[in-house]
Amino acid sequence: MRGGNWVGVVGRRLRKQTSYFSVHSTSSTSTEYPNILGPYLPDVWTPTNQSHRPQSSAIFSNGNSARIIDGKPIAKDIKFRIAGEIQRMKAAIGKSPGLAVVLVGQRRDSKPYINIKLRACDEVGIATMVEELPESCTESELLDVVSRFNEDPSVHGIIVQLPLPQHLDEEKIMTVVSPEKDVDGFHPLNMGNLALRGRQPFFIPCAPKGCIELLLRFGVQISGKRSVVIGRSKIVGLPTALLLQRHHATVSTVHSFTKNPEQITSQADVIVSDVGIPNLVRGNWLKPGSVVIDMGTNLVKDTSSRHGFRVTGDVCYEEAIKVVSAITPVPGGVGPVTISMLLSNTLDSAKRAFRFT
Ligand SMILES: NC(=O)C1=CN([C@@H]2O[C@H](COP(=O)(O)OP(=O)(O)OC[C@H]3O[C@@H](n4cnc5c(N)ncnc54)[C@H](OP(=O)(O)O)[C@@H]3O)[C@@H](O)[C@H]2O)C=CC1
Ligand SMILES: Nc1nc(=O)c2c([nH]1)NC[C@@H]1CN(c3ccc(C(=O)N[C@@H](CCC(=O)O)C(=O)O)cc3)C=[N+]21
Repeated sequence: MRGGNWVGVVGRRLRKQTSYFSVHSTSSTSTEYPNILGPYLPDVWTPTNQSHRPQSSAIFSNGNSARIIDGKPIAKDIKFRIAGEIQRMKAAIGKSPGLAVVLVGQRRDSKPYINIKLRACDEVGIATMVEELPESCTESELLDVVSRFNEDPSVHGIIVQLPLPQHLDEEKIMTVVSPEKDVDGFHPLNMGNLALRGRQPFFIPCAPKGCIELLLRFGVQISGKRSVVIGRSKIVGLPTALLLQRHHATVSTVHSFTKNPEQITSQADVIVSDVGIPNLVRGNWLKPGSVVIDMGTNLVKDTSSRHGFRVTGDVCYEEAIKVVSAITPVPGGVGPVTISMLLSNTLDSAKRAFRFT
């Protein structure tokens, strides 16, 4: 039975799709519930019966209303659970997870993102190591740093902050990160296994995982629905499209060569945008009642703000809320959940390394 309110595959017990929670546990191999990798495929995340349906919604003078998908309480909840698991790990085996971050060069926006990640690690008890390399570093210097972290047993997750300077071969460097420490999920082995139905990557990229988590927690039906992902990057767009497919959505991808993107997006029930262009997606690009996940995180000048700029998404929020049934704000939507997923991947990795269940 497909579509409607039910999820299921032929020959398996059908369950009513409900909004649900994911709990962290490597030992779980639930095949009965849908999970972050798609229905009935084993994953480290197990759903519980708890549902999270925040009441927050915006009611407008024209009578339209949209649910605001607030990522902050969800991120907080996930972090709380992760902190509990790390305490349990420490008490049981005297070990805790470790995350290594590699930063090359001085990009203005990289430091703040890294600081957000480091702070979150600190909050839950993940040890962090940061290796900063100059803009001019050679590929072999960078590969040496990555290899050292690959071999370090106190490191369970490695992230090489992107983008890298032009002279470094990003794809080569991604391939050198051990797939078992690749908490970003960018290694071709992990990305390939995400793309292949029935296979299980060690890690799912954090932002796409956050996107699906929000959809699931808010009880948004994915199976059988039309979805459009705007953008096809390795960090967000491509793995999000792959994950949506694993959840049995009919997925279209829009990118910089797409003609008349609004004709495609306006037919979609779920729209995910990760482009990096403020206000690219206008109200008339969206189908009434659709659900929008705005992954864009763009700095725009704003003289009225303290720092002279503010963060905004790809979607024209003011127009969209008059059309859609639910939308993530920027900031405070997917971003905080992305960070929680990095912590979650790092914890999963440490559990796997220590065979701790
Ligand atoms: N919220 C979160 O957790 C995260 C947010 N981000 C944010 O997401 C945004 C995108 O980041 P990232 O994916 O790394 O960026 P990339 O530049 O790697 O990818 C952008 C994508 O958008 C496509 N694109 C560019 N212009 C257009 C257009 N006019 N119409 C349709 N598609 C277009 C590109 O197409 P083509 O492939 O043809 O070039 C490309 O696939 C940024 O704002 C970033 O900050 C990133 C990571 C996590
Ligand atoms: N190896 C690698 N892995 C990444 O995952 C990666 C990367 N490189 N390079 C840069 C992009 C960008 N990215 C974001 C993560 C969190 C927020 C986030 O927390 N956003 C907050 C706002 C942040 C702010 O106020 O600046 C929010 O939306 O509420 C945004 C963007 C991960 N990236």
